[in-house]
Amino acid sequence: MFSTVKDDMSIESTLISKERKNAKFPVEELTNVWDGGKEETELRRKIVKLFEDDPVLKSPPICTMTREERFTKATRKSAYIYRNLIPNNGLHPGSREFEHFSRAMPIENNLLVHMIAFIPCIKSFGSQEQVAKWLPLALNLNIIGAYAQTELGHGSFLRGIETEATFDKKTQEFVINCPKVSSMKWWPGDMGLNANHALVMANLIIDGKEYGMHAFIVQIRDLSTHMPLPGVTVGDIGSKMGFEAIDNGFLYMKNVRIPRENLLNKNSEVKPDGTYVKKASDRLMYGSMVNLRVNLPKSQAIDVLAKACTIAIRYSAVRRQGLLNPGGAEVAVLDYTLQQHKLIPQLATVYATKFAGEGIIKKHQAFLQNMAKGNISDLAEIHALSASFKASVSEQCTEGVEVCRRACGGHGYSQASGLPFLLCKITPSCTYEGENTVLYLQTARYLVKCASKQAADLPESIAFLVQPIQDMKGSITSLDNLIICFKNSAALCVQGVSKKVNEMSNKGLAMHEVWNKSSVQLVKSAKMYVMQYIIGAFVSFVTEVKCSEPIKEILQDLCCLYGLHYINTHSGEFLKLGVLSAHHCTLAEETEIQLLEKLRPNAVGIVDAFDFTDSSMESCLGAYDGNVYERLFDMAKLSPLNKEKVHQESYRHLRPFLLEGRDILEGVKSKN
Ligand SMILES: CC/C=C\C/C=C\C/C=C\C/C=C\CCCCC(=O)SCCNC(=O)CCNC(=O)[C@H](O)C(C)(C)COP(=O)(O)OP(=O)(O)OC[C@H]1O[C@@H](n2cnc3c(N)ncnc32)[C@H](O)[C@@H]1OP(=O)(O)O
Ligand SMILES: Cc1cc2nc3c(=O)[nH]c(=O)nc-3n(C[C@H](O)[C@H](O)[C@H](O)COP(=O)(O)OP(=O)(O)OC[C@H]3O[C@@H](n4cnc5c(N)ncnc54)[C@H](O)[C@@H]3O)c2cc1C
Repeated sequence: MFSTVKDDMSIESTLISKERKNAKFPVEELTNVWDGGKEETELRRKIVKLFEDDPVLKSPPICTMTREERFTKATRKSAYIYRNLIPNNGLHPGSREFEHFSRAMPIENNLLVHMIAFIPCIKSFGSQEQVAKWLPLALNLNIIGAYAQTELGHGSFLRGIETEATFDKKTQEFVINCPKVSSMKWWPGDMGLNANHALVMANLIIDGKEYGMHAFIVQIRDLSTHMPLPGVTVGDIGSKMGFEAIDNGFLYMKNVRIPRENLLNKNSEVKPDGTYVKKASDRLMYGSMVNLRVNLPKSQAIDVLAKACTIAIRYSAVRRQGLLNPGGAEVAVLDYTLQQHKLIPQLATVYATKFAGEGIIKKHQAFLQNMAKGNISDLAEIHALSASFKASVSEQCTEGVEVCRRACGGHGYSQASGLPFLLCKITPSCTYEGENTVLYLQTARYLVKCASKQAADLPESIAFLVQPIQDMKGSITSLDNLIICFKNSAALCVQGVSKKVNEMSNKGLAMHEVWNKSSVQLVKSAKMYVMQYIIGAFVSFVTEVKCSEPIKEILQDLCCLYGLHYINTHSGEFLKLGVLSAHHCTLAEETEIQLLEKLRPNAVGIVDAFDFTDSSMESCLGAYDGNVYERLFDMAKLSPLNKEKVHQESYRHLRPFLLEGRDILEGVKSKN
C-alpha cells in the first residue's frame, strides 16, 4: 500500500560502521568476558540460533498485535519450547545450556512462573514422595501451576494472608477457603487462563488453632475440559502496564477440598490424627523467594538495561542533531558530554550489577549446600543480601531504562523503539518478588541487629560495620579508595541509625514506633550497604579477571565510573556522613567527566559486546545496521491502523464536517 523510500547507502549505517572501526578494543573478547568464557559465548549463540531459526517461534512484531494475540502466541510458543524444543535438543533444567535460555527465549513468553516458581517450590517444600509424584507431571506440562501467594488485600505482609486451609480429620482433607473478597488470590502469573493447579499459600488451621502460612497444591481446573473445578472462580485480572502476554490471575476458592497429602510436607506435616509436626525452621517457608531474588535479577533487570543501553547508544551514535563547532557538520548526539553523562553510567551499572550478582549466586549455592547438610546458619545473611540486592538492582535498572528511553527523544516514546516495552517489563520488578521498600527494611533489620555485636561474632562480609573507619590514602578515584569510601559510608549509616533506634527505645518509645520513625534512615542504610557490596564485588572481578590490557582498562574505567557516578548523584549523603570533603566531590565530578570522554569512542563496541540479536530487541533504533529511519518507516507501515488507505470508521465520524469544508472551499456554500 505504501511506496518504498530507501537511501542507497544510509548515512546512519555509514556512521555506525565508523564507530565500530574506531573502537579501541577487541569486541569479541569482551563478549567472552561477559559470558564467562569463549566456550560459553559459543554455547549461548548456538542456543539463541536454535530458537531464532525455529519457524514455530516466529511471529509479527509485538507492537502490531493485540493483547489477545500476544497472549495466544506466547502460550503457543512457550508450550512448544518447554515440551518440544528443550527436551528434543537434550537441554535440561540444571544443565549449562539452561543458563542461556533467558537470552534465547522469544521476546514474549509465558509459563515462566510455572518454571521458576511452581516447580522449584515443589522441589524445596515437597517430601521425596511428593517430588516424585508432582515434578515429572510439572516438567512435562501435564500439570501447569501458578505460585499463588499474594491476595487482593495482602502482598507484602505475609502474616496477614487470609486464605485458610482447615484440616478435616474425618475425610483426611484440607478445606480451602477465601473468607472475604480481600482474601482472593490476585496477581499470580500464568494463573488466570493457563494453570490447572496452583501452589496456594494459606494459613493452616487444625482444630481451630492457626499454624501460619503453608504451601498446598490445589487443582483448580479439570484436566480434560480445562473448566474451573467446583468451588473455584478463576480468571485474568485484566490489562496491566506491561506483561501483556501473561495471564496474571485471580483465584477465589470456596470449600475446595484437597487430600491431606497435598500439603507440601518436607518442613512440616499434619498427621492423620491432626498432630502438627514441625521438621524445620519456619523461615525456610520464605526460601523460594530468596531463590528468585538471587537468580532472577540478571534476566529480569540487568539484561533489560543492557538492551536499553544497546538501543540508546547505537541510536545516539547515528542521530545527528545540532552543532558542536559553529560552521561545522551536525554531530551525533553521543558527542554531547551531557548525552554521555546520561548513557555511559548506565553501561557501568549493567557491568557492576552483573558481576556482583554472580557473587551472590555463588554465595547462595554455598548456602544451599550447607542447608542440605542441615546447616542454615547463613540464612539471615543471604536473606539480607539478596533482599537489598534485588531491590537495588531493580531500582537502578528501572531508572536506567527510563534514562535510555528519554535519551532517544521523541522516538524513544514510540513502541517501535522497543524502549516502552522494556520499561513496562522492568518497572514491576521493583514490586514483585518483594516490594523494594519492604525488602530494604528487611535488610536494615538484620544490619541493625549486627551493629550491636562484636566483629568476631559477625560473618566476614558484615564485620566492617562495627570495625574502625578506614583512612583513604591517595586519590578518591582509585578503586581501593572507592571501596573504603562506600564501606565507611555504609558503616556510618548503620551505626547512625542504630544509635537513633537505641536512643528512642531507651526513652521508652515502643519498638514499632521507633522503627517507623527511623525507617527513612533504615532504608538509606540498606541502600548504602548493598552499594558497598556491589562496588566491592565489581572491583574484585575487575582485579581478578584474566583478559587483555585494553579490556581490563575498559572494565576498570566502568568500575570507577560506577562508583563516581553514584557519589556525584548522592554527594550530599557522603558530605553529611563526613566521608568525603567538598574537594573530594569536585575531583569525583571532574574525573567522571574525563572517564565519559575516554569511554565515548568505545561505547558502540561495548554495547555490541552484549551481543543481542536484532530479533531479541525488536527495536528500530537499536538494530545492528543503524538504519533507524528506514526501519521506523517500515514499522509504521505495519501499523494495523494503516491496513486501508482510508480508515472507514474515522472517516464515518468526520465525513459531514469534511464535506462542509469541501463546499466552503469550493465556494458552493458561504462560511455562515
Ligand atoms: C529484579 C528481579 C528480581 C527477581 C525477579 C523474580 C522473578 C521474576 C521472574 C519473572 C517475572 C515474572 C513474574 C514475576 C513473578 C513474581 C512472583 C511474586 O511476586 S511471588 C510473591 C512475592 N512476595 C513477596 O516477596 C512478599 C514479600 N514479603 C515478605 O517477604 C515477608 O512477608 C516479610 C516482608 C519478610 C515480612 O514477613 P513477616 O512479618 O512474617 O516477617 P518478619 O518481618 O516478622 O520476619 C520474620 C523473620 O524471618 C526473616 N525473614 C523474612 N523473610 C525471609 C526470607 N525470605 N528468608 C529468610 N528469612 C526471612 C526476617 O528477617 C525475620 O528474622 P528475625 O529478624 O526475626 O531474625
Ligand atoms: C507483574 C507482577 C507479577 C506478580 N506475580 C505474582 C505471582 O506470580 N505470585 C504472587 O503471589 N504474587 C505476584 N505478584 C504480587 C507481588 O508479589 C506483590 O504485588 C508484591 O509483593 C507487593 O505487595 P503489595 O502489592 O501488597 O504491595 P503493598 O505492600 O500494599 O505496597 C504498597 C505500598 O506500601 C508500602 N509498604 C508496605 N509495607 C510497608 C512497610 N512495612 N513499611 C513501609 N512501607 C510499606 C510499599 O513500600 C508500597 O509503597 C505480582 C505482582 C506484579 C506487579
